[in-house]
Amino acid sequence: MTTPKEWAEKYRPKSLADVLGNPTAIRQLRSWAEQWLDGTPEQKAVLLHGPAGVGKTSTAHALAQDMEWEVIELNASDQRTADVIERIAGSASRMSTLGGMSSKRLIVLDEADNMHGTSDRGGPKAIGNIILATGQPIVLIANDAYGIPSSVRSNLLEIKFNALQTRSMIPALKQVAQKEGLMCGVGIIEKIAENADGDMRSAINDLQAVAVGRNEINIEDIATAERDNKESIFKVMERIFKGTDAKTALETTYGLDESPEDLIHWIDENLPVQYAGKEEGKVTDSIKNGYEYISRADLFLGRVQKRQNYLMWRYASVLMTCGTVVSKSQPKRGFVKFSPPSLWRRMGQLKARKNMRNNIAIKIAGHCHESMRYSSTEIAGIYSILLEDPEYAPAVVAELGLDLDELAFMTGASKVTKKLQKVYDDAQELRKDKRQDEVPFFRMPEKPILNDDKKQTNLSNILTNKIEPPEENKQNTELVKKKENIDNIIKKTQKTLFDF
Ligand SMILES: Nc1ncnc2c1ncn2[C@@H]1O[C@H](COP(=O)(O)OP(=O)(O)OP(=O)(O)O)[C@@H](O)[C@H]1O
Repeated sequence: MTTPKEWAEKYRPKSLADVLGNPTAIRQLRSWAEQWLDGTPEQKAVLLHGPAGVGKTSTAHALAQDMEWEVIELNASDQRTADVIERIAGSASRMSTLGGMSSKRLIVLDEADNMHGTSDRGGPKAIGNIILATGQPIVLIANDAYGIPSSVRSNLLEIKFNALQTRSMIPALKQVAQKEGLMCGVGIIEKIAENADGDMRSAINDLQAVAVGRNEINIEDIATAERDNKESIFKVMERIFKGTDAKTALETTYGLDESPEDLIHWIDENLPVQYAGKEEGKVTDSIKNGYEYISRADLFLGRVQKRQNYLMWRYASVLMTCGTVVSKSQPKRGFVKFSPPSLWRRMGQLKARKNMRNNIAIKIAGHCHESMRYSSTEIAGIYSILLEDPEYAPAVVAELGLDLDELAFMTGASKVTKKLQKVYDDAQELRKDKRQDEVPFFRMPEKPILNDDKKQTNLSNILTNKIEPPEENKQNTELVKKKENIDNIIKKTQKTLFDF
C-alpha cells in the first residue's frame, strides 16, 4: 500500500513569489542573492531564523530555484562532524559549478542551532571556517538564533522570519483544499488556520488529517478531531470528578498535554454540572468547596504570569485537582457528560469571524482604495446589500474576488445555498470573460433595457450616479425603478451600517 504524499511537502512553494508572508525577509534574502551575481558580497552566509513551519527551509530552496542555483544540503539527520562538513560543504564551497563561474551552488545547513553532542563534534567551528573561505552562498537555518555560536553569528547576515498571519494562511489553505477536490464547510478553513498559530506546516497537516477518507469536511469533523486529541483530558476529568483519590488524580494530570491554565477552565466548566445536587439550581456544598479551591489555584496562576515563575504551577495544579477531588461530600456516580470550556468555543468563534471580516475588508479596501477600517465600517454594508440583488451580486463577487465562504458571510447565510453557489459560478464566468479590472461593477443586463445604445449609456451613468435622469426619461418607468432601487439601497445602508 502506498502512503499518500504529505500535502505540506506536495505544496511546498517552488519560487520566492509563492512563499507566504514575511515580505521583508524575502526582500532581504533576494537582494543578498543578487549581490552574488556581481561578485562576492560582504556577508557570504545568511541565517534564516524564526519559529517552526513558517517557510524558512522552503524559502532557501525557492531562492535556489529562482536563481537557478544547485543546492547542497546538510540537514540534522546527517552526521555533522567537522570532517563531514568540510568534505561536503567545504569542497562544494570552493569548487566552481557545472554551469561555470556565473552559476552558484547554494549550501543549505538546516537546524544549525542543533549542532551539539558528539555526532556534531567540531561542527560549529568547521562551519565558521567554511563561511570565511567560501566562494559559494551559504544559508543557515535555525529556530533560535542564539543557538548558533557567537563566533559564527558575527559573520552572518541575520534574517528573521515571523509566525504567519492567520489571514494570509486562509487563502493558501483554501487553494490546497480546492486542488485536492475537498469541499469545506463555512468557517472550517478559518478555524484550522487559527488553531495553527502561524505555523503553515501544522495548518496543512491538520487539514489533511481532517480530510482523510472524506471529500467534504464540516465544522463537526474538526470538533471530533479536537476531541480525539483531548482524549486524555477526559480521563483526568473522570479521576477528578468521580474519583476519591487525590494523589492519583494529580498524577494523571502529569501526562496531560494541557497547561494548568487550560485545565482550570475544564474544571471550572464541569464542576457545577458534575457536583450538582438533586435539587435543580441549588448550589451544593461540594460546588462551594470546589470553587474555593479553584479560586486559590487561580491566584497562583496569576502569580505565575506576573512573576514568570513557572514553579508555582505546581501549587496551582495541586489546589485545582486535589482540591476538587476532596470537595465532594460523597462519591459521584452515574454518567454526566464532560464538556470542553465554553469560553474557548466562544472565543474561537469570535476569532474566526474576525478573521473572515478582516479578509473581506482587505478586499474591499483594495478595491475602493480606502483603509481597512473605513471599508469594514462604512463601505462593506453597501456591498452586502448589493449582494442581495441577483442582478448585481455576480459582478460584486467578481470585482472583489470573494470566495464562497466570504460571499456566505457577507449575505449572513449560515451555509452555502444553491442560490449563493449560482452567484459564485456566474461571478467566475464574469472573471473568466474579462480581465479583473475590466469587470464593470454594475453589470448591465444581458438584454438592453432600452432599445438604443445611447439610452443604454445614459442608464449606466445614472446607475453609477454620474448624472440625474433627464426629465423626459423620468417617465420611463423601468429607468425610474432602477434609480429608485439604487437610492433605496443607499438610504438603507446609511441606516443599517454593516454589523459584522
Ligand atoms: N511561508 C510559507 N508559504 C507557503 N508554504 C509554507 C510556508 N511556510 C510553511 N509552508 C508549508 O509548510 C511546509 C514546511 O515549511 P518549511 O519546512 O519551509 O518550514 P520551516 O520554517 O523551515 O520549519 P522548521 O523550522 O520546522 O524546519 C512547507 O512544505 C509548506 O507546505
